[in-house]
Amino acid sequence: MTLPVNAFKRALRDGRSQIGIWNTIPGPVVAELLAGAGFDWVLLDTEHALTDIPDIFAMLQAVAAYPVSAVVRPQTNDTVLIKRLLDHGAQTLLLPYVQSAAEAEAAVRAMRYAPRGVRGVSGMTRASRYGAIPDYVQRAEEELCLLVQVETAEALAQIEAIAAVDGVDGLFIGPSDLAASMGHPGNARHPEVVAAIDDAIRRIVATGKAAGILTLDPAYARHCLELGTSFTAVGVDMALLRAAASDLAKAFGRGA
Ligand SMILES: O=C(O)C(=O)C[C@H](O)[C@@H](O)CO
Repeated sequence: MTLPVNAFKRALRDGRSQIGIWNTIPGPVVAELLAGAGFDWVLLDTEHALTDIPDIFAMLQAVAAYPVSAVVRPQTNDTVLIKRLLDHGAQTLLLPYVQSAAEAEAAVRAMRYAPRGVRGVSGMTRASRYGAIPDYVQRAEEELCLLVQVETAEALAQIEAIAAVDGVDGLFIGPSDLAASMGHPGNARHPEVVAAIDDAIRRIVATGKAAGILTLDPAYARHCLELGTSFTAVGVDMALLRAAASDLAKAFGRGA
């Protein structure tokens, strides 16, 4: 077998915009449903979701049957978590709360085998299709994609330094955490936060690395796309379910 191509990494490299959706409901059913919905990428979240590493294994299998890229978000920027997710076949990771170039460099080392990194080696993983990809260890890095979240005022100040780290493919702005860090918790649409995000997107694009964001507001998503975001998540499964359920209840005179 040959190493699976990372279509998401290639799309970012070639400047092809990727529209995504957030999967926070654990298990392969919703992951598969979203994978078939037509988006370019599905974010499998373990940071703010009940989803854990064994769930991710089945979710990656479910998504793999569809022409969509899986992006997995670990709980934190941790060498062991990164190793386990890569072993299960994740090829693109979105790491939360990366505050500095040093933290980004640590993440890159966790993604790479020695001598360029510290990723532990195992021959019997889904990543290497249980040994069926004979040059997996030599070539894995070519098809891995690392996205880091800049989501505090301190991290925004470090955009150029973080983007300069070899092995970082993209920087994602976390609007909710950024708003909180700027003293506007729960208000990512505060004018100061919006201005900071506009500036951050422009600066990330200027570095040549891919810029990403999540917003549930389609008009704001289009604004971010115009500024140059190339991986733009536009929905969250639970938010869609809640809105649809609430509308249905209202249609029958029920609900809040
Ligand atoms: O700060 C943010 O915004 C994000 O990082 C995205 C959230 O974590 C996501 O889970 C949506 O609530």
